[in-house]
Amino acid sequence: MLELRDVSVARGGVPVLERVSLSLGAGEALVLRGPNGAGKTTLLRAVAGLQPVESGEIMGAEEVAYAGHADGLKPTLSVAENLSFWARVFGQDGIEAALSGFDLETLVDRPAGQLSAGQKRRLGLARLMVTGRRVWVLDEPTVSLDTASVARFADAVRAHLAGGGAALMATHIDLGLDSAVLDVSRFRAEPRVAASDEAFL
Ligand SMILES: Nc1ncnc2c1ncn2[C@@H]1O[C@H](COP(=O)(O)OP(=O)(O)OP(=O)(O)O)[C@@H](O)[C@H]1O
Repeated sequence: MLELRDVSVARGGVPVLERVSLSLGAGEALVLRGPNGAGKTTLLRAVAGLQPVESGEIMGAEEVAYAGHADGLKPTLSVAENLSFWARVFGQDGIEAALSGFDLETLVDRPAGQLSAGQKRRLGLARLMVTGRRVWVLDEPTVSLDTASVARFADAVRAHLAGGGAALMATHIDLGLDSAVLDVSRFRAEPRVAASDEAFL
């Protein structure tokens, strides 16, 4: 469903990770771990097509729905309008499951710009459910969520996996999913050094 072969990524021209290979099949989840700055976001952005890879191949990117640090909401549109907008963009219809999955029914008419941080995050994650995409790529999805919302999110991921989807995510918290874990530190790129001492002559 998603496969990375020897993918190397850089940020701001600086190599971050080298030769990452992984694969995700239907029903599978993989959690990326690693210390701050290890390269989790950089790798997820590359999988989402937001930045080019230095080398290697990513297969299955056309099935990816991405939720990153920014929620990507239109502040003047209501909760329902935001979801309907994204559903149309992805050629889907029906936003009810997304609304109930993230406990947004009482907020349908509220402009997204007037939501709390956690409510915005719930709406940002609910967007995934109206994309119809099979591979969810998530960067720290639980930031700003309270305990009940984290549990709802974990349920949504579980349902997505049970329906034949897959999920690749960076998260520091245990969601109680039956997921594999990959520490990206082992792919850390060696810093580029000056070509030779001649550079200093
Ligand atoms: N816009 C940028 N320009 C240049 N370098 C960047 C940029 N954003 C991040 N970096 C650097 O790229 C490296 C990888 O950062 P990245 O955000 O992928 O790490 P991360 O594993 O997601 O970290 P965290 O757990 O803190 O979110 C870090 O050294 C970081 O300082």
